[in-house]
Amino acid sequence: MNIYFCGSIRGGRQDVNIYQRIVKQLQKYGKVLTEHVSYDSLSDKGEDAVLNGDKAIHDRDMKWLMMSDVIVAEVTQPSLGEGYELGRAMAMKKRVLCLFRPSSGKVLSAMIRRASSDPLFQTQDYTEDDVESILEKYFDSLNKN
Ligand SMILES: O=c1[nH]c(=O)n([C@H]2C[C@H](O)[C@@H](COP(=O)(O)O)O2)cc1CO
Repeated sequence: MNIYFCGSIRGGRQDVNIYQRIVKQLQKYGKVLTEHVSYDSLSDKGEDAVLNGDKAIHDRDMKWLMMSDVIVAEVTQPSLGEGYELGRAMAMKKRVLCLFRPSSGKVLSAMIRRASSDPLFQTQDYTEDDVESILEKYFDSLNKN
């Protein structure tokens, strides 16, 4: 199974430790195409510009998004790139799980919360302690369907 993980990069790297826990857990279920999102070494400047810079990042990520079977997004730290990826994933009719931590004191965008009336697009509130068990439940239920 190809898994696309979305997390904030230029939107701010405050939650990188939780991204690492999520990616580690996701690797039990399949190949995480966007493992780099969880790297400590990646700053809020983004990946080093390769030859085509941002265009190469965008085109590579859209190719990975298309190849993915499921998208998991940690959406607590707001990120324009994540919002874009999630909109594109919805348009591709991909299965999406968004994870949000209310304990952050933030209020999740209505554009993400509302989308959960679509059964393919789920948004779930969680606490940091529960992250692995939430993912386990979600992937268990996928395997049963
Ligand atoms: O360097 C990058 N590499 C990359 O893969 N992305 C993708 C993956 C992330 O889920 C998302 C983060 O967007 P943003 O940088 O706007 O927070 O965009 C984004 C950037 C920088 O915008």
